[in-house]
Amino acid sequence: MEALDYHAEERRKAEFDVEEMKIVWAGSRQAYEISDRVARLVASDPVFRKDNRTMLSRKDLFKDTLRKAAHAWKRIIELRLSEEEASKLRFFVDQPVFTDLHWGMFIPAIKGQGNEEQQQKWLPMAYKMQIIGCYAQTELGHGSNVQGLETTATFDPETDEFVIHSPTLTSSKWWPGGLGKVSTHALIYARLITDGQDHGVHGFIVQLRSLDDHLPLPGITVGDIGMKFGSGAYNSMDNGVLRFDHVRILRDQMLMGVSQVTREGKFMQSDVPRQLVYGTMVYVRQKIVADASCALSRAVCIATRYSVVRRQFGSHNGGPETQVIDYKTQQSRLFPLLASAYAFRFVGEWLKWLYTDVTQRLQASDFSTLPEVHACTAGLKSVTTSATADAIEECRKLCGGHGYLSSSGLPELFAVYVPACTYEGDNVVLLLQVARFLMKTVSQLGSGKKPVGTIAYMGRSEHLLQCRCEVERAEDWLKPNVILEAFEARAARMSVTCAKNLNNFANQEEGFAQLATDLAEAAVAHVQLIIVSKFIEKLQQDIPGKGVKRQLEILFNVYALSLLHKHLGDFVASGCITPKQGALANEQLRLLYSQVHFDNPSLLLYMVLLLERLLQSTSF
Ligand SMILES: CCCCC/C=C\C/C=C\C/C=C\C/C=C\C/C=C\CCC(=O)SCCNC(=O)CCNC(=O)[C@H](O)C(C)(C)COP(=O)(O)OP(=O)(O)OC[C@H]1O[C@@H](n2cnc3c(N)ncnc32)[C@H](O)[C@@H]1OP(=O)(O)O
Ligand SMILES: Cc1cc2nc3c(=O)[nH]c(=O)nc-3n(C[C@H](O)[C@H](O)[C@H](O)COP(=O)(O)OP(=O)(O)OC[C@H]3O[C@@H](n4cnc5c(N)ncnc54)[C@H](O)[C@@H]3O)c2cc1C
Repeated sequence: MEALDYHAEERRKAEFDVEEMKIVWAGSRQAYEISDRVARLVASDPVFRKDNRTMLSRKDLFKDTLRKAAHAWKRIIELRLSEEEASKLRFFVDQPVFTDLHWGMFIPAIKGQGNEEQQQKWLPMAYKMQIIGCYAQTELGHGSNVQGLETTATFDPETDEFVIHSPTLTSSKWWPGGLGKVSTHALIYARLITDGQDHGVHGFIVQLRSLDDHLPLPGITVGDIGMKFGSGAYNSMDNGVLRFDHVRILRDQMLMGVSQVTREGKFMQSDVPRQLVYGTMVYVRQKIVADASCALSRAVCIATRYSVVRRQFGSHNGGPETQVIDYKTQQSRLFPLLASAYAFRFVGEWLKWLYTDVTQRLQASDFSTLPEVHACTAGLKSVTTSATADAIEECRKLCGGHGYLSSSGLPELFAVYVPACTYEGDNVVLLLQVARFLMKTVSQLGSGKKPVGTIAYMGRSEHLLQCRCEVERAEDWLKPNVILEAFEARAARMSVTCAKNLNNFANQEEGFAQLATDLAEAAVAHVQLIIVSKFIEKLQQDIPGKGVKRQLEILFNVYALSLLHKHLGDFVASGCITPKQGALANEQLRLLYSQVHFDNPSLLLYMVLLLERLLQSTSF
């Protein structure tokens, strides 16, 4: 049976309401309709074609990208697209492009760190793209260590200006997207110096190029940093290098929402946490989590279609060979990735709510949830991007030789996606930030301060440190409360063990350095618990549509039990479960794989087809 006939056949046999499943994936009916409408718009517009990308030279690829960005902007204006529709259109254009950083970081930074006057001055020009900005924080010598940045912004009270300067080679700004060729302005993060005193890193809006002839302004040396990983891919982005030679800007070009410098040169730190200067990174990290589910779903879509169509071995009496999807090894590699796409989708929805909530709290000077938001955005960005990058590579391998063809779409998807493990925060560095939050929470347990939110379980650590999972049969692993308690016990025990071991060192810093690997693993356990718990919360909601909730329950169990299987050592070493219970979890997982495939062939195929349908314009 031809692949398309097979799909049509499967469509007829759907065990669940496919239309309602599309709404679940999109997050709401409105979100689905916008996504579907914009996907069709992009897919039907020849200017947005992408099948030639990997054959273009860097120069032609960049010209192609400029053309697409200009056309996208033209269509947004012509069709009067809403901000959500415009964001979707830029997403479906599906090519890293300089405007990503303009919309994704430059504008959010002004909104988050600029005062009212600065927002009124700069945002209208930015929204009309009369200026194009980039986010220039990373330097040749420092990326992770923001407090190590060397670019200086020295206040000159004589002229009421800041002098922006690159004092060393390593202070050269290095990596900012959009910087190499296109941006007219940059949000520069530099050391604020007034009257000889260093006040740490702050944000400054600096014009780089003339709005008349686009040439670099005096004192500005700027260019592209060259080819990056893979052909096509991220090479459509002009990541750049930038050096300043005593460039003067007005005092009001320092973003003054978090701290200020008066006309007299006095530094004023508002009564807000200095970390609000990092707010744009927090914003993008939460968006990256939702982006992970999209990238992962595309890879799974390709690998599943291949697995359903590809036949290899197993022919009897001249009959058809076996579909590779029928092999248990193919299922055990593929189905957890399908389940992860949904898990990341749902935790991304929740993280967007958490971020919106903290933004509203900050407006009321309520900073109480800032530490948790930092830990959640850092941890979820780290765990979901690492898992997604690994998954895209796994999907390539699941497609045999064909997975290595550009035309499969997987090589470029991998090449565009993998820097997500580095940008917006190296994934290990971010896990250590989560670990810092965990250790601080454990250290406060005795103080009577009750942990809340995603770390509330730590308040039940006495129970969790000694509980035993109530699993005697494989099907006991289908109970969400059993799974949740196992993941809570693992996370609590790993954190408490780290906290106890830290006490064996002369000081916290030395202990943290020596135990960094254990701490990072405890952070992963905490973040995976968040993903599992948010999937459970999603299933507790009212989910309309015949059979939809049932299918999602199967995917939840596949996700949670495949994670438990992968990290069985943690669970058994921390005493949460016995080896026998671990074996029962594996047995249940095998049964679930059959359910995903044989009892509900439509589940698998329809998950894939619906994902593909939603991302139709992005198929290669
Ligand atoms: C394809 C391109 C698309 C472009 C994107 C567009 C839109 C997004 C749409 C979709 C997203 C999808 C894809 C693409 C997204 C982006 C890709 C493009 C470009 C990437 C751009 C960049 O990479 S920008 C540069 C990113 N750089 C970093 O992330 C640097 C990482 N380092 C840090 O954040 C910090 O140095 C640190 C946190 C590691 C350490 O900071 P430090 O000041 O030293 O603090 P500590 O001493 O460690 O801790 C002190 C204290 O502060 C707390 N804290 C730290 N950070 C925060 C925070 N952010 N918020 C709140 N609190 C924070 C920390 O917990 C400590 O607290 P305690 O003292 O209580 O323990
Ligand atoms: C495609 C791409 C686009 C980018 N776009 C931008 C942009 O638009 N604007 C911008 O400002 N930046 C941008 N960046 C830069 C990016 O944000 C940094 O590369 C990132 O923050 C990592 O910092 P780094 O390169 O200094 O890595 P490093 O911190 O040097 O990491 C190197 C290694 O050291 C390890 N390490 C570092 N510190 C520690 C520690 N304390 N403990 C344990 N291990 C540690 C890391 O885990 C890693 O294994 C981009 C980068 C890429 C790849």
